[in-house]
This record gives sequence, structure tokens and C-alpha cells, in this order.
Amino acid sequence: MPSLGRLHLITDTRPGRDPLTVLRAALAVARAELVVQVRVEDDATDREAYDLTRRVVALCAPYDVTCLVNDRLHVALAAGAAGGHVGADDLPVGAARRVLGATAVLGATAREPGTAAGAVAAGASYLGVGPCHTTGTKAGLPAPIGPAGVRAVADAVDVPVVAIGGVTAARVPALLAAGAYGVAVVGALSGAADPGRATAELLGALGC
Ligand SMILES: Cc1ncc(COP(=O)(O)OP(=O)(O)O)c(N)n1
Ligand SMILES: Cc1ncsc1CCOP(=O)(O)O
Ligand SMILES: [Mg+2]
Repeated sequence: MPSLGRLHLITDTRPGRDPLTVLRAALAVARAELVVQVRVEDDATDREAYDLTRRVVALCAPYDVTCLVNDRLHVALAAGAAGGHVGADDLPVGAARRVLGATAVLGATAREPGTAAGAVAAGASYLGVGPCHTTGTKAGLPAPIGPAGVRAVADAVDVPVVAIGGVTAARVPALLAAGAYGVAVVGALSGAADPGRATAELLGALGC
């Protein structure tokens, strides 16, 4: 399995956003430190998810950047992505591993140590842990777990912990100190006036 990048860019496909422009800017700066997760709105069609993923895979290939697909593992397989990410409302981790195969990258969402250990035992190769901080990107989430919550999970598992939710460059040091391996962001790049510069700031905070 290839080593995992530390900066995970999750696509923002809300109306008015331009995920491919943001991706191009981030790729040029981050190169192989980047992981891209294609995440579409729940009401997007599989065809829309597939078309976007094909374009992302093509953009990532020259940089040797890993492309993952959120939730829709059949889209990941069909579009030639390196793997996927599942949470509590998606396929169970063990089933996701069977779908993707032994060598794929498989992320699972965890907010507490017991869930995290179970996900790793079932085949997760990394964990997305959060929300760490308040986020305006996804509604209906439980209260933020903060760096202390990240530490509790990181202490319980031996796979990379990727902190998510309200992550900014300024918040990265505390997350790393809590045991995070990397971070996943939507708004910090999608909402940035200069996504290339924002990528550089996040990488600098990550020590990349
Ligand atoms: C890296 C990472 N961590 C967590 C999530 C959230 O996944 P999930 O809980 O399934 O929620 P949705 O993203 O599907 O709305 C993630 N996507 N990536
Ligand atoms: C999908 C998801 N799951 C937990 S927080 C989150 C959204 C993160 O977005 P942002 O980086 O803009 O806070
Ligand atoms: Mg999900």
C-alpha cells in the first residue's frame, strides 16, 4: 500500500463552488503530499460522481496523488480511484474492504476509541476523526471532539489518524500534537481566496 499523504482535500461540490479549480491549485503546490477525496452531495447522481471522479483521477495521475471516493465504492472502482472512505451511514468497514479488495486505501470515520479500534480490525487503513472543531460544511454533526478527542483515538490505533472538521492551518499544530498524522479539509481550501497559498500554509503547518 502506498504511503498516505498528510493533506486530504475533500471536494466541495456545493452550488457556486469550483472543485476542479481548487484541486488544480492544490496539486501544483502539494504534489504527492496530497490525497484527494471526491465527495459529492447526497442528491448527486452516480453518473455525476463518476464523471467528477474520472476527471480528478486524471488530474491526480501526473502527480502520483491518491484519489479516494467518499461513500460510493462502486464509483471508486469504476473510475479507477485508489480507494474510498466510509462512515456510519455507509457500508460497514469489513464489507467495504471486501468490495475494494485487500490493497485499496480504505478510510473510516471514527469519533471515539472503541469505534476506531473496531474499524481498524475490520480493515480500515486510516481513520478520519472528527469533527475536531465546529464546521459549516456539514450539518447535523455531534459536538466537536477537539484535540483531546483526537488524542484518545490516536492512542487506541496504529493506523494514520486524519483529523477533520473546521481544520485551519492555525489549528494544525494542536492536532499534530494530539497524535494526528494529517488533516482533511473542505472549507480551508474551497473557501480560500488563493487555494494555492492556502495549500502551502496547511503544508507548512503539517511540516511537509
Ligand atoms: C477523512 C474523512 N473523515 C471523515 C469523513 C466523514 O465521513 P462520513 O462520516 O461518512 O460523512 P460524509 O462525508 O459521508 O458526509 C470523511 N468524508 N473523510
Ligand atoms: C464531511 C465532514 N465530516 C466531519 S466534518 C466534515 C466537513 C469538514 O469540512 P470543513 O473542513 O469545511 O470543516
Ligand atoms: Mg459517508
